Amino acid sequence: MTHGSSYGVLHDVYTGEPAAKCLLSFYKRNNLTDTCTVDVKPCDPNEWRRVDGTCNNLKNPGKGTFFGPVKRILDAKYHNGNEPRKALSGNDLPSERVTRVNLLGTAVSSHKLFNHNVPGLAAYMFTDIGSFHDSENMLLTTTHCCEKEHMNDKKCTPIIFPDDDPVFRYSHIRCMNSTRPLTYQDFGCTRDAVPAVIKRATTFFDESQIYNTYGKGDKVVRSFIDGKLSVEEEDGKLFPPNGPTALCLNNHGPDQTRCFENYFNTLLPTTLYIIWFVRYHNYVCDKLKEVNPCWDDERLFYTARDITIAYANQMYFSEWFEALQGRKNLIQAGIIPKENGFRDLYDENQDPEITLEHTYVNRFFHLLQEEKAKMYDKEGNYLYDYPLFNTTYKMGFIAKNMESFTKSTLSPCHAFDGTIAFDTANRGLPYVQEASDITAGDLNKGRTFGLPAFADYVNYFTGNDVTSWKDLEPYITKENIEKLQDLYEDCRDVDLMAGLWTSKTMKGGNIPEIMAYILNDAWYRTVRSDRHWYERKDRPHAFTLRQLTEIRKKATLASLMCTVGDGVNEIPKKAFLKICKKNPLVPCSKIPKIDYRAWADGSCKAKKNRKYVKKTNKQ
Ligand code: HEM
Ligand SMILES: [Ca+2]
Repeated sequence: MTHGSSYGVLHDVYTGEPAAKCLLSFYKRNNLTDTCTVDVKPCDPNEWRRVDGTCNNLKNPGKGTFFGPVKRILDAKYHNGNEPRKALSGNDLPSERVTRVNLLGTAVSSHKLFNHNVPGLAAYMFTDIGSFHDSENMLLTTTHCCEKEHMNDKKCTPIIFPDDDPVFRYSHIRCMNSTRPLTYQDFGCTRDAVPAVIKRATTFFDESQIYNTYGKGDKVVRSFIDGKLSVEEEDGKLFPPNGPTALCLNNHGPDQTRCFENYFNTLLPTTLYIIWFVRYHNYVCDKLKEVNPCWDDERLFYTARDITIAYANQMYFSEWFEALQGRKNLIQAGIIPKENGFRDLYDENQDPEITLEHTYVNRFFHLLQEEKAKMYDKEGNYLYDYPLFNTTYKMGFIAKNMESFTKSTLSPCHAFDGTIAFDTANRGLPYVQEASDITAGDLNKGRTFGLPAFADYVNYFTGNDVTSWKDLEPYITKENIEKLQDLYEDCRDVDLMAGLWTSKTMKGGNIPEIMAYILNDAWYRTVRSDRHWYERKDRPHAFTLRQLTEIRKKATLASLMCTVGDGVNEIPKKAFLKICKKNPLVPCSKIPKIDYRAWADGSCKAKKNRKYVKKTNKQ
């Protein structure tokens, strides 16, 4: 089995290297071949991006794949093998729930700039590169971690609430279910000593959450007609199809039937973006077909997919990043180009990779999660507030109220001000978990991932040593340092997430500085290791300059929502920011849309003429 043969080469999914004979027979004996290997079919350097991530790097075609591992920016810090680290003194770190309660109170609070789309797009985009499936494990498989006889199970990391808990003291609840992260070691795919957290998504920002959500390939989502993805109509609206294996734990009653077979069925924002991008892919197919009527299904599908991926990345890394970090900072960090032309940072010696820390710090957006969605009637009149957390795993209800939920994304999200929504803190997963403090879970996960302390990341990114509490002052306010001192014995003990929660916002931006470093680090890794990155001139099926310029200038959230959002007739131009005098609602007619005439390639005309020539020759 070598490259160039008609068969693929089985690669070890964990190392990304071709699997040696003895390893293959080990996997075969233990029935692990399907789980721990990936079949890399011979690469063609000129082919389109593959949905399973193989053949992106031609030197290492098995790296970056759907079930390939994540990197750690910093080496893991565990205690006694794989147990959560201790304080430097050897004592336990402070309890997760107590730490959360002391650092983040609960309050109603509106962000002064951002609307729901900021945490919303974050939730959608992180699933493109890292999805560790912890909730799934906790809700469906390892459900018993709060039962006395199971609390110390290896798989369990329950979070204990103290007797004087401000909320649960009035109830019998003293424990929150939580599970240890799933690792390649659990699956039998490696014997490495350091736990390696699983990733079920391709490493690249390639919209794998649309085209290959469960690693089943694109065949299950394609209609094979005019390049389009399969959709179903419900009440005159288009949705990804239902299916027999789809699970929506909170769909109730005969009218809540929508549940996607081949996409995630989890949160409200993820659901909206899935629907919007599936519809957008099909919209692009229509537009391409208009200008190139002879293109077949295959060409339409791959071109529309390439454009949809570029659209999402342009929106995320330019518009969304800008809201978070400010334009000046982004240009300085090299994320946004100064000029509009092509850009090529690809390095074939850079292994395809994304970091564990990148997915992890995305949990910071739990702070910005609002707990109410504003509901409207068909005429757009405000009716009432719906408890937003009730929409989780309830795609049937979301589908019935698309106009309201779409519009609700434009209202302010929760502020980053030392508080969180009550539901984030206490009823994170209504109807499926008795009690859930999502943020305490975030602290817990950082520890069970073996992440080093906040101070270690400060040192890594800035070169500054943190040896005294004073050394944290450039990042954290004095008032918050005092709160941390009440909880942690040493400044070098503070958890990464606790450091982010208490951070100041960066100069010129709206998120913690250390968070920006971690997001930007992921951007560099992705762009350097993705041969198909959309800004490259020298890649298979590259955009022309005119096409790239259309994307750079017009791939905005406002344009997306105006094109495929339900009942969207007006929108603020900066659709991640709340509506205000400077960012008023404007009619959709004022929002530029990509001009797909830029993709007209004359091939169909030529074909027609050729036919004509043939005919005339015959005559
Ligand atoms: C109603 C809104 C939300 C709910 C109920 C929710 C709930 C949860 C839960 C229960 C977990 C798993 C906790 C664990 O086992 O450790 C989780 C993980 C996570 N959440 Fe959220 N979340 C919400 C919104 C968001 C948003 C807006 C973001 C934005 C980025 C986000 C990012 C994440 C990330 C990155 C993880 C880790 C995923 C993983 O490790 O696979 N969440 N969330
Ligand atoms: Ca991906």
